[in-house]
Amino acid sequence: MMELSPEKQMMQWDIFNEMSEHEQVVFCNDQASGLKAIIAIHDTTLGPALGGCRMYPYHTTEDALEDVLRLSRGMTKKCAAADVDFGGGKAVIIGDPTKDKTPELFRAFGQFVESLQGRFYTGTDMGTTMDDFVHAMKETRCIVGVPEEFGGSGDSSVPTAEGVLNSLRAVNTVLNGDPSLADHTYAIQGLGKVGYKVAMQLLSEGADLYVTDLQPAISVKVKEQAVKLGRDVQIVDGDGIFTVHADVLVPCARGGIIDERTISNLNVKAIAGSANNQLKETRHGAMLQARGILYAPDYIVNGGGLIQVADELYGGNKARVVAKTQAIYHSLIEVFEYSKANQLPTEEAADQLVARRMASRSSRNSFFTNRTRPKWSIRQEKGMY
Ligand SMILES: NC(=O)C1=CN([C@@H]2O[C@H](COP(=O)(O)OP(=O)(O)OC[C@H]3O[C@@H](n4cnc5c(N)ncnc54)[C@H](O)[C@@H]3O)[C@@H](O)[C@H]2O)C=CC1
Ligand SMILES: O=C(O)CCC(=O)C(=O)O
Repeated sequence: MMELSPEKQMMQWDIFNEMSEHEQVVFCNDQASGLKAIIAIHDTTLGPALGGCRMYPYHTTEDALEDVLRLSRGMTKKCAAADVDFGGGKAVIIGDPTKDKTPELFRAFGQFVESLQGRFYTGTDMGTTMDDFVHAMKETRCIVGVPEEFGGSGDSSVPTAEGVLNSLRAVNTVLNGDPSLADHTYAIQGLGKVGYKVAMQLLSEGADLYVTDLQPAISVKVKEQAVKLGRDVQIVDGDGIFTVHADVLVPCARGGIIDERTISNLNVKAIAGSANNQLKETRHGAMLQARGILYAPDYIVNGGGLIQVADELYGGNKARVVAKTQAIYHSLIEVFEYSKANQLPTEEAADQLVARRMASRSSRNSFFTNRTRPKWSIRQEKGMY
């Protein structure tokens, strides 16, 4: 076949090829506030799409598109794995969360969410906080996970962190025959809303840490807390976190970090963290398996936040959320056992279990429209979706 020139290849770029698995992609542009955002709805078989909104200074629109497509695809699997009645979606806002946030920007974002009339519910993710969505919810009811005083279920990073800790217990059960988190060393990348809480709990349960964050002050804060608890924290620079000798690597920042380079340098027995899409490509799961490194599939590990915001659909109940977040331990054990029995990399094992659940449900639900699914009324207001 004749090879195409780079110019011709560019001309052949087609958004429908990029989003071939997705139902809908919405580009949001508001000149007045400077909002540039993309909402991606992957699959609404199980219900309307749900997924947080990330804010990040993407270099190019293509980078942002690639991220939102990957993240929303992951949400479909995450919803099925956590057994919640939502489908996969996600949003990204192109901008620097430390400089570009304004109330107007989030209100404009809320208006775009509203325009989808209940096909997409959203809340926090990397780079955004509950307070940002208090502005967005002035424009739409399709916001989840705002503070309790605003009618939401509160900070979803709390159950996400709980889910990570339960996952580490499952990993330790497999590695050591004992779920205890104490007396092991964990290497944490990212000390934000989730990673900081995980770090604090690990220290209080008697663990030692290696930590890294783009903002050095957070690492210093963790080290200071460790001193008070008599534990050891080593601060590592950048990608050094992928080479330290620890029991478990806990990625709690960006995705795509597990690739040939990191795998060949890793000095850990397992990986379990909150970051979405940790494996750069599916084949990297097989490479981890070949190296004998136990990988806990991210979309099961980090399901706690989703479990909490999805629970708002039923009125929000903390005990129910805690119980479902504890069940992450058992979901992972099931995946590890299935992976071992079928000699599959753990992510592929999880994908097979999720595909079974999707198949069993798809005969009841299909493409979500608010007209045919009036049960989706999170805010319980008459006439709303
Ligand atoms: N917040 C939640 O409930 C959930 C979060 N996640 C995922 O977990 C991850 C963390 O989320 P949050 O804690 O909410 O985000 P966050 O924005 O609060 O914190 C992320 C932290 O990672 C740091 N960071 C970013 N890139 C880094 C790098 N290359 N090296 C070291 N540190 C780096 C940032 O400085 C920040 O402190 C994200 O991938 C997110 O998608 C997944 C499910 C739910
Ligand atoms: O945690 C949230 O607020 C929503 C769920 C989500 O976006 C995620 O799990 O990545």
